[in-house]
Amino acid sequence: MFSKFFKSSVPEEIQEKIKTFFSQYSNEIFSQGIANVCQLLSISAEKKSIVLSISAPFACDGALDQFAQDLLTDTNISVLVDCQLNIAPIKRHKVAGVKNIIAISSGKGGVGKSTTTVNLAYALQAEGATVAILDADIYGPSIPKMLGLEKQRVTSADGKTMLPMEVNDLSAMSIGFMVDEGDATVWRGPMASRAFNQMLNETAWQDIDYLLVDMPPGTGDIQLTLAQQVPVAAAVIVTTPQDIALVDATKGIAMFNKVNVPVLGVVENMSYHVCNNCGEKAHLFGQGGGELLSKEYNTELLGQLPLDISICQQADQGKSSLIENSAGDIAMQYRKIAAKIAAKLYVQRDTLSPQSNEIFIKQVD
Ligand SMILES: Nc1ncnc2c1ncn2[C@@H]1O[C@H](COP(=O)(O)OP(=O)(O)OP(=O)(O)O)[C@@H](O)[C@H]1O
Repeated sequence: MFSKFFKSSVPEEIQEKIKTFFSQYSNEIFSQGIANVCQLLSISAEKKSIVLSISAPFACDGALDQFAQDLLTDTNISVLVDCQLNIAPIKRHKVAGVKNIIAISSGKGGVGKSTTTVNLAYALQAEGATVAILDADIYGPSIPKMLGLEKQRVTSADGKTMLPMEVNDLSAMSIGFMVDEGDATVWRGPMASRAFNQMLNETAWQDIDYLLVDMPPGTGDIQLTLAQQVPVAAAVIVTTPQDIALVDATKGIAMFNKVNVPVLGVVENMSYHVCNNCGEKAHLFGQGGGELLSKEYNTELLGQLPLDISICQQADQGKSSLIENSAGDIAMQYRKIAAKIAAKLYVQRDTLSPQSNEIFIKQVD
């Protein structure tokens, strides 16, 4: 587990303490122990700091910060962590330039799926990964607006592939970059499906660790076709706590189960509202639904996000809490969910996302 050579002037005794702490450490993200997923490559002294070089297989900068904080509390040793991300593709596929594809889905429309997709993309980025979004909502693409890229048009450098749009180091592709608003709404299923395939396979994605696919709302034919067509490593379901949204979310989970795509968990959006004046939490749309749903379907409640005016305003203005204030309260909530998604995707490799070229197709009853 440890590198053979620790060429540094860090005293042996301190190195031993760090190695011992590392070998025994776990937290919410490294639930199986950090030493089982990450590699401690070196302990070196740089200027006045001790630098730990750690290689990690999924986006986890926040959890590594937590590790450094806990090391300080426990041993009084202050370190800087230099993380070398080495994210591996979980499922083999032919989409060039992309390692892992994650579908973000909701059974019901309007629960905040696109908003959550954008913020989780920025959150994964804040955790250290290179991220892209593919807007699969052919009939109502909202990603261009949410990224502040309205009215932008795709270009091509080689006449064969499309260049993804770039904003704040995030790459994105959407039908909204290809045709005028409303034009795609008259397309029939096969045409929409072809357009989606083109966006997925003919975009010049560059070294993307996680491609988040913002799925169209619902669990109808289009959604099923997409779930079957895309070599998705895993899916995340977004819901609100309302009964009606939860019922639709169960259909979403069932759909992915039927096409053999593992569901990493459920994100409960607009879960509560914190009063600006008294700070009290009000559960406007009910309470406990997401938890119940995840228990019933044996999946995880990845997080509960507030109903917050800033989330709504920023989405409308093409901004994100993660960009405006990446260490703020809301940003940290998104980052925690993002890190859980990255960790779960890695941990369930081989068992739930088999390394297969084939896409398992089964008719949903
Ligand atoms: N946590 C939140 N707090 C406040 N407003 C939110 C939150 N999440 C989403 N919204 C707002 O709710 C509205 C719907 O969000 P969004 O478009 O992301 O939903 P959706 O599920 O993707 O919808 P669609 O069914 O059209 O795909 C938007 O105005 C968005 O800004």
